[in-house]
Amino acid sequence: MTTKETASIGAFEFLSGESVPNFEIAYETYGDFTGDNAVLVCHALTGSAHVARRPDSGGQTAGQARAWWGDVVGPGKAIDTTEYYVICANVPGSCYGTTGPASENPETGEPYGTDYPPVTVGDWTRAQRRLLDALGVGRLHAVIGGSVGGMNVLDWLRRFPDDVERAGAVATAARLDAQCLALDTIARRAITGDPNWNGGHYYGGPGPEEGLARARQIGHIMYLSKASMGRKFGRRSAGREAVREEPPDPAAAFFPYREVESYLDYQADKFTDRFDANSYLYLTRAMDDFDLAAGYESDADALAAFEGELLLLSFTGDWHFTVDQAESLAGACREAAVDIAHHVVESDHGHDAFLVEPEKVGPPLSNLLEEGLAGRAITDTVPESDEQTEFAPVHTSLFSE
Ligand SMILES: CC(=O)SCCNC(=O)CCNC(=O)[C@H](O)C(C)(C)COP(=O)(O)OP(=O)(O)OC[C@H]1O[C@@H](n2cnc3c(N)ncnc32)[C@H](O)[C@@H]1OP(=O)(O)O
Ligand SMILES: N[C@@H](CCO)C(=O)O
Repeated sequence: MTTKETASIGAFEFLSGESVPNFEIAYETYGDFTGDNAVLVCHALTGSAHVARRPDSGGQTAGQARAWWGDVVGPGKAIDTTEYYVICANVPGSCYGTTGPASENPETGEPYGTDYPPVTVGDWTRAQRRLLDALGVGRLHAVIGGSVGGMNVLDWLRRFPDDVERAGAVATAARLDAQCLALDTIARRAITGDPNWNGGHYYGGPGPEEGLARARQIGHIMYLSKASMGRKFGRRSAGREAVREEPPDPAAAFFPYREVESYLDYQADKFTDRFDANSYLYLTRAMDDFDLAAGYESDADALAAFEGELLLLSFTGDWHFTVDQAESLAGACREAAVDIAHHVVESDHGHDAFLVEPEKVGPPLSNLLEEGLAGRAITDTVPESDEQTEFAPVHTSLFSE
């Protein structure tokens, strides 16, 4: 059975201390709950609760064109919804049905805009816990998520360690590095510098679409790799018939409109149709703020209370969340005696490999759910012999080969 619902959980107090009354959480469930088969899937930055294809929606949902992990989650897929009761909830601060900046503030009758409380990854976890309570789900068989959704998974392990049996943290890290923080900062400034942003109170008028487009283009580059960009576009011109998003200035008109530029314009256009600029500000801040060790002595200390199994998946072409960062987290887990495997996936797709390579992501996740870390598709950077394995070099920087 699949369900697409909104749960009203009453007042929700954020970790900042601010509260929102009548908080609503948009969620979808797939499969039947048997008491011990619940799997919570945490979405990435601009994802929604629509993780898998639904028979009643033809795969479509408002604002988000397709199920974002439709080849990984579903009947007979790696996260098999004929076996597991899969729950995915839109996070606080987003714009896909959960109360967010674009929702109406009951005190004013207007959208919250930037009066919405600052939101953190911890708030996402706490809201998910409230939703699960409302659904009658206690302990999770597993919590799985990618990118900032993987940070959400790590937060579950430090905040509610007894509530999780198995965890899959995919393409993620204990914290962002300075290069990614820098790019997120510029992306946010593109939004707040757009005159239509209007301090965040733009609803009902023209929105900061230009700023949001630039922000997404910066973000999108972070999700690709040098290899994937070279393969997709090289230095090719998009051709005379290509439609430029903006009329070029007179000097630029002399030079080619390249495929890479056309692609970024196309992606930005699709994104501004589907996402809210304030949500982009709130959610990137939540991601930037996340630090697993915050409030603890170390990453190891933060995870020490977790007694289940943790699978880390990282991708060799990902410079947003690198193999090295995942390996450092794996080291912290080993120090804390957490039962862990760090499975490194060979890929030149960049960060979004976890979305576009289901054939590589699926088998280890399926094993995790079925057998735990002993599954045959799961490898570890520390094999039984305790020797360090070799893994391919990663693109450690946006600017270096
Ligand atoms: C939780 C979440 O994941 S959030 C939701 C999903 N993620 C995102 O939206 C992140 C941003 N998007 C992406 O990273 C990617 O587009 C993905 C992951 C969704 C899909 O990746 P891929 O399958 O490799 O598709 P790709 O990035 O090549 O984009 C293909 C699109 O670009 C278009 N395109 C490709 N080259 C060009 C070009 N030179 N000029 C203009 N458009 C182009 C294609 O026509 C295609 O259009 P369509 O989406 O309307 O069919
Ligand atoms: N493509 C992802 C990026 C973060 O993983 C998203 O838009 O959510």
